[in-house]
Parts: sequence; C-alpha cells; structure tokens
Amino acid sequence: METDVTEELLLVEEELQDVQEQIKVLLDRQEFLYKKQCELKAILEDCKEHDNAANDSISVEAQDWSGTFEWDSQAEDIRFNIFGISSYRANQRQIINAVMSGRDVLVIMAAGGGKSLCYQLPAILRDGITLIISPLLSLIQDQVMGLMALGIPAYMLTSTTSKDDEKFIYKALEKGDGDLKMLYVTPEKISKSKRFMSKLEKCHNAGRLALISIDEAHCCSQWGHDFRPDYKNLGILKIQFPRIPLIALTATATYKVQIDLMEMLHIPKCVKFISTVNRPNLFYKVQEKSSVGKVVIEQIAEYIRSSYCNKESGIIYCFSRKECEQVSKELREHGISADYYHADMDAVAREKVHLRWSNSKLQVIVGTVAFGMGINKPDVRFVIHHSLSKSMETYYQESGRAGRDGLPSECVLYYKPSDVPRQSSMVFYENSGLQNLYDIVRYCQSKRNCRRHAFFRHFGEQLQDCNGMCDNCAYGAELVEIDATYHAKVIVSLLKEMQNCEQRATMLQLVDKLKMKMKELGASSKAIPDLKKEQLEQLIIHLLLDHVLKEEFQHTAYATNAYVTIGSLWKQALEGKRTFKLEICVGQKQKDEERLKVTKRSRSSTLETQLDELRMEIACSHGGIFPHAVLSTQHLGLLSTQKPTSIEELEKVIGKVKSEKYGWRIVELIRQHLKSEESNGEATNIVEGNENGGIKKKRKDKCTVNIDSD
Ligand SMILES: Nc1ncnc2c1ncn2[C@@H]1O[C@H](COP(=O)(O)OP(=O)(O)OP(=O)(O)O)[C@@H](O)[C@H]1O
Ligand SMILES: [Mg+2]
Repeated sequence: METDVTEELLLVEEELQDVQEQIKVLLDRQEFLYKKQCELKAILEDCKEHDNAANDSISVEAQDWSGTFEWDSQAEDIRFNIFGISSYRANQRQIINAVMSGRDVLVIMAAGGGKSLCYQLPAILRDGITLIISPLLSLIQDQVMGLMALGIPAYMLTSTTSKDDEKFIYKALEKGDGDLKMLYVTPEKISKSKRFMSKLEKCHNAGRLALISIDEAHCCSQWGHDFRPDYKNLGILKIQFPRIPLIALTATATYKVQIDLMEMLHIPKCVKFISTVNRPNLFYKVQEKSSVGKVVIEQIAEYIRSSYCNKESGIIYCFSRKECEQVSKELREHGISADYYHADMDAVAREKVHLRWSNSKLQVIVGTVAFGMGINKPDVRFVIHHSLSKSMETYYQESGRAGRDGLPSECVLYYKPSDVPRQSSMVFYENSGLQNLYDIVRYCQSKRNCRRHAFFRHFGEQLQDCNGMCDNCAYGAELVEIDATYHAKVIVSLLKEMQNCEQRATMLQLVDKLKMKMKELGASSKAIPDLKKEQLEQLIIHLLLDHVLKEEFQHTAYATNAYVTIGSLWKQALEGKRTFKLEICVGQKQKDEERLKVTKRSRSSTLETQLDELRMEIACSHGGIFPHAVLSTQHLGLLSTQKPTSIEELEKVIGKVKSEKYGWRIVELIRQHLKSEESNGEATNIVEGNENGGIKKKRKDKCTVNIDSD
C-alpha cells in the first residue's frame, strides 16, 4: 500500500513539475506579449498624432516631389559634371527636391542607396554653408577627402583639424570669409563646444546657414542599434535654427525608431522617404560549414581565388578576436592577401589595416563586429560570415556592406549547427536575444525558402521578386526528406532520463549520447536511418526552433555554457504526436556555374584592369584619396566598353570635373590600349588619328559605341 502511494506521489510530483515548467514558458510568453502590446499601443498613439499633424499640412504633403522644379537643370549639371553620376537612383531626386523646397526630411534608404548625394547636391545648390553631423571621424575623413577631390570646399572640425583650418572655418562661419560649402562635425561639437555653437549662431543670423544634415541618424534613438548619447542633444539644432531645413538619414529604422527620431530632432512635419530594404545586387547564400576548421579555410580561400582573381575587395566576419587572427593567418598561408581587425588592437594599428584595405592594397579584412559603421568602401564584392550573426538585423547590416556601388556582389554565410550554442551563450541575456538568434538560425537551416523573402518578412515589407539572386532560388539544392520522428523521441527520452538524474548535456555531448543510444536500440534500418553527427545536430536545432527542446545557460569562471534540455512541447515528440522531418542535401544543381552566371561581371578586357591600376596610382598621387573617389567601379566598366579617346568623349562618361582632373591620363591609357590591340591584331578595329589628337574608331564588336571626337 505504502509503495503504491509513494509511486503515485512520485508521478504526481513529476506531472506537477511538468506543469510548472509549462506555466513558466507561458508566463515568459505572457511577459513578452505584454511588452509587445505596450510597444504597439504606443506606436498606435504616435500614428494617430502624426496622422493629425499630417492632416494639418495635407496640402503640402500632397506635393509631387518628382515634378519639375526651377533648379532641375542646375541639379542635373552638378550630378553629372561634378559627381560623375549618370542618373539618379530611387528616391534621390525626390529627396533633393524636398530639401531644396525647404522641407525637413527623414530618409530611410538601404546601405549604399546613395544617401550622401541627397544632402551633398542641395548643399552645392543652396547658397551658404551646410552643416553635416556624422558619428565617426573615419567616415568624416572619407567624405571630406572625396569632396575635396571633386573640387568642393568641404571641411571638418574635429580633433584632427589643424589650427589654420580651424581659424579658416571659424572665420567663414562668423564673417563669411573664404570658400566653405560643407562643414562636417561629430555630434560632440554640437553638445560640448559653446564656441562652435556661438559661431554657428552668427553664421545663421547672417543668413549663411543653408542646410543641416544628420547622417546615420539612427544613432539618436535608444531603440536603434548604435545609440550614441551625444546624438540625443541634436534636438537643439531645430530649436535654435527652426527655419533651416534639416535632413536626417539612416539605412535602417524601425517604425519605433522613426517616431523617436522625429520627436528628438523636432521635425514632426518632415517629409518621409522610406526606400525598400531590398538590395537587388546582392546574392545571398548559406554554405554548409565543415566541422574541420582547416577545411573551412581551404574552402574560403578557394572561393576567393576562383571567384575574385582580380583581387576584388572582401570582408570576412568572425565570431571572436582570436578567430579573426587565426583565419587571417591561415588565409595568408593560402596566398590570400588578408589581415585582421578587432577591438583589442590599438587605434593606430586598426586604422592602418582599414586604410590598406580601403586603398585596395589588402584584399580581405577579417573582422569582428567591431568592423562596422565606418566602412565606406563602395566596391566590396563579397562579405563572408565565417560564423552566423546574432540576428537577422545584424546580418542584414553586416552583409549589406557588400556592393554599395550597386554592382553584383555576394553574401555567403558559413553555417554549422554547432555554431549556434556559441552564439546563444553570448546573447541569451539580451532582451529577446535568443528569439533574434533563432530567427537567423531559421534562415540558415532553410534549404527551400527564398533568402531575400526572409529579410522582407523580418522588416515587415511586401515580398518582391528575388530574380534568382539567392542560392535557394538560383539553384535549389536536391533534397531528400528523412523522417526523424523516432530520433526526436529518443532525444527527448534521453534528456528526460538525464533530467531525472540531475544531469545536463551540451549539444555535442547530447549527440554523442544519442549515437550510443541509437546503437543500443539497434536502430539502423530503412525506417529508422542512421543519422550522421551533423544531421543529428541539425535535428537538435530543428527541435530547439520548434520548442521541443530549449537551451539553458550556466556561468563558469571562464565562460558561459549552453546546455540542451527539454522544452515546452517535449510531450508531443515523446508521444509521437508530431512528425519531424529532416531535409538532407544530396547535391546541388550546377552550383558554382549558376552562381557565377548571376553574380559575376567578369572583367571584359585587360583595359578594365589597367584602368583600375591607373585609378590607384592617381589616388596615391592626389594626397592618398581613395581609388573609388577617382573613378567608381561603374566608371571602369563604362570606360572599358565605350573607350573614349578624347576629353570631349570622356566628359560624356565621367563628367567634367573628373575629366579635367584626371582626363589625359585616362585617355592616354585607352589610346595605348587600342594601339596595342591593333598591333596585336586582336581587334577588328581600324584605328587612325585625327587632327584633334582623338582617335577615330570603326568597330565591329557589338558592345562598343561609335563616338568620334570631331
Ligand atoms: N545615382 C547613383 N548612381 C550611381 N552611383 C551612385 C548613385 N548615388 C550614389 N552612388 C554611389 O553609391 C555609393 C554609395 O553611396 P553612399 O555612400 O551615399 O551610400 P549610403 O546610402 O550613404 O550608404 P551607407 O548607409 O552605407 O552610408 C557611392 O560610391 C556613391 O558614389
Ligand atoms: Mg552614408
């Protein structure tokens, strides 16, 4: 009798424990939902307020920013002849028109979308000085150097500014002396320098303050991913200079961040331009990662060698500082020009690596997340993630550093399930850290769904066509489905047993135990296939995402360990109420040829390579400006197909300013190229000189346009 009661008591206690666990899961969920509910209610309130505000100014809001404006032809002239940009990208023209009309503007445009032009062009068009606030010295230096190279009087007032320049700037602000069009400062200048603010005030009172631009504006908001306390004080600008148009720009801002920005910067009636998060030129791919480190490096090195033999620039993101150093060392051993960048290095060493890479003297930078916002290089052709990022948002931003010039580029994420616990033990204490991580894990585990669609869903945007620009759309893997319901059951029962003995297991330990258990059970038949280690890991992750399992964490003196235990829905698996399928890749259709077809724009001729070398040489001899400030990669492509041989022809491709500055070197190189082509008998062209020193070309090849300079 007593034993019966004891047994029943045990059962009841077990069930109670079970119920308590489920309650805990539900309470966690409840707390999460309450938080979400509060956030959504706040947003709804803001929406109502903004709708009311918008109704007040409905006549102005209805303005068509793509219409005709008095500054149109002057703007076109500056766009082409100064910036060398042949046409506007989406929203650029409308934004410029809104700013020129004196409106406050909020711009949300993906990385590389061309936000700088949206304030730099009006800055040239408008009379007076434009003040630009940017968070990082390196970003400011890049911008000022690029603008100076175009002959635009742009300056910065930072800790690195010389006394003479400082004097010049203050005089220009106070008295209107000297030629100053754009002034870059960090937010600290606004919040900490009374002297600067008083000079700015004088500039404004004399009617010489034309425009205020706040770049990387998400730094204002605590809800953004890169909050900077000094950005919080920028609200003062609109209070002190209410009539000066203000443009705030950022690559990503959730609705909550947008509302926050408008409030903090005091621009409630701003015109908002929100562009898509889509980066159509980026090819997204998830690559199965070997569990052997050396194999991964070999694969990455081979990928870079074969796909980017012209030393096109790339970034590799690693999980830890140690891994960065290791990966870059091993890549060098494989003949890849690579170096590392992380927060443990001193600022000078970091800057040196960054500069070598920006000048294309180093092909690959291997960095941690510390290698972030300051990256301004437009021609990054590939971003490889050696391990997965901590969220979809971080991955979007990190991978988005590829292809800022709009040309085809690749984003490859090397994924293996055993990388998940490494990340989860870092993020579990963050607000929604695990949920965010599991979102990107879902992205990695998916072998069928469009990668691009995952981004649209994440950012709450309507789905757009991928155009075959992700691995799953371009060459879907050949998959077989394996029924892993039995394995799931064994996993749960194993973990239950361990729980009863107060034992725990990491994912790797669980896989080992599982392999032994399956052997014991004699489970290796057609119905119950023998799964490999990686496949079992994949299944465990699948069960984690489905709440059948969950992760638990324990701090030790050296690290935080992640353990796998049973999750809220463990019973469904144990009782076989749910089937679990595992998708296994058995091959990929024409893998690399397909990828290369969609992403590679092979260099059409040696001319493009020669032009690339020339732009580097010119960059060096012009005070170390960046090669892309001399000619963009798009320019290289255009020049090598159009082959202009006179300054007049060249102006039609790269605009007047660049032609005047670097034109003869470029024209000379193209002429030499045409001559050597002719003497090698490679070309079918007849090339002859004309009296202007230009070269008349009669071409048979289809990609060349006939332009005669006389
Ligand atoms: N209309 C255009 N046509 C061709 N290239 C353009 C155009 N507009 C801008 N670009 C080029 O695109 C690249 C990225 O522009 P920009 O630096 O302004 O991007 P961004 O939106 O500020 O990106 P990020 O968020 O990364 O700072 C630059 O090389 C720029 O010259
Ligand atoms: Mg920018």
